[in-house]
Amino acid sequence: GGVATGKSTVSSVFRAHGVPIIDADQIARQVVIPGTSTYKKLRKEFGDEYFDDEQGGVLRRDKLGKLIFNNPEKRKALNGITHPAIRWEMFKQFLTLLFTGTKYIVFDTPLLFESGYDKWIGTTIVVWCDFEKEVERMMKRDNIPRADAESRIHAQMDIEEKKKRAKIVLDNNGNIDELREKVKEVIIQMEKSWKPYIYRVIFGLILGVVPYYALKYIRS
Ligand SMILES: CC(C)(COP(=O)(O)OP(=O)(O)OC[C@H]1O[C@@H](n2cnc3c(N)ncnc32)[C@H](O)[C@@H]1O)[C@@H](O)C(=O)NCCC(=O)NCCS
Ligand SMILES: Nc1ncnc2c1ncn2[C@@H]1O[C@H](COP(=O)(O)OP(=O)(O)OP(=O)(O)O)[C@@H](O)[C@H]1O
Repeated sequence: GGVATGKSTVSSVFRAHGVPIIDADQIARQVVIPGTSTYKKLRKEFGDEYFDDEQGGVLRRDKLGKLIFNNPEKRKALNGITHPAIRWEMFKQFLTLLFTGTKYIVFDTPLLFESGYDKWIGTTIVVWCDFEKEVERMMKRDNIPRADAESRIHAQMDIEEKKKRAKIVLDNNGNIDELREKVKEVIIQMEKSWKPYIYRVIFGLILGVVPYYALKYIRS
């Protein structure tokens, strides 16, 4: 979904049902903590003014946000530095969760379709609301002016395009309880589905059989 359309709210319902969540926004914060290689690259690219040395050198998120949501070139530079680290961390979490026996995993990620990784996801869900509601919810939650909220929305793929690409579309123009009820219906569907087992077999074959034959080929 877009910014502040309700992704975290949707995730919280899955979490309450015991489904593990891989949260891209949370990982994006984790990979930029002072000392990491991503942090060092960011500091080199954007300069000291974007870091608060009085607070241990942490990234000034509001200042960087103001820059990148209004400047596609700078946004590209930021994505080029952060996204490989975010992807790698998400992949590691995914591999770890595969061994926990969970039937399926939720990837809570705002830029799924933009990144093209949607083709690797079994069931894609888009949560959306009208532009005006999205702006108002963001202004209220993040305490930001209208112009900032609008620029964040325009930094992402058009929601109509995301809706076209998604398997399940959740309308969040009503109240939060209505959204939660819709998610519960999705969870019932997922509990009945055989798809996660089929994906596991395919993934297991890729992980097990391909290296086996590769090794056999190398040895011969
Ligand atoms: C620019 C930053 C510092 C602003 O931080 P801030 O705390 O104000 O926002 P936060 O990280 O909570 O993001 C809020 C929402 O903004 C949107 N957003 C964030 N980064 C981007 C981006 N590069 N392009 C488009 N939308 C974005 C997402 O919908 C996200 O859910 C931060 O968003 C960031 O480091 N972005 C780059 C990493 C990224 O792409 N994160 C998105 C998840 S992969
Ligand atoms: N149906 C609703 N009615 C009113 N407020 C809502 C509704 N759904 C969500 N909200 C509120 O809107 C804000 C954004 O919701 P949420 O955090 O779930 O969105 P998000 O898509 O995860 O945001 P982000 O893109 O920033 O990660 C929150 O303050 C949430 O409480």
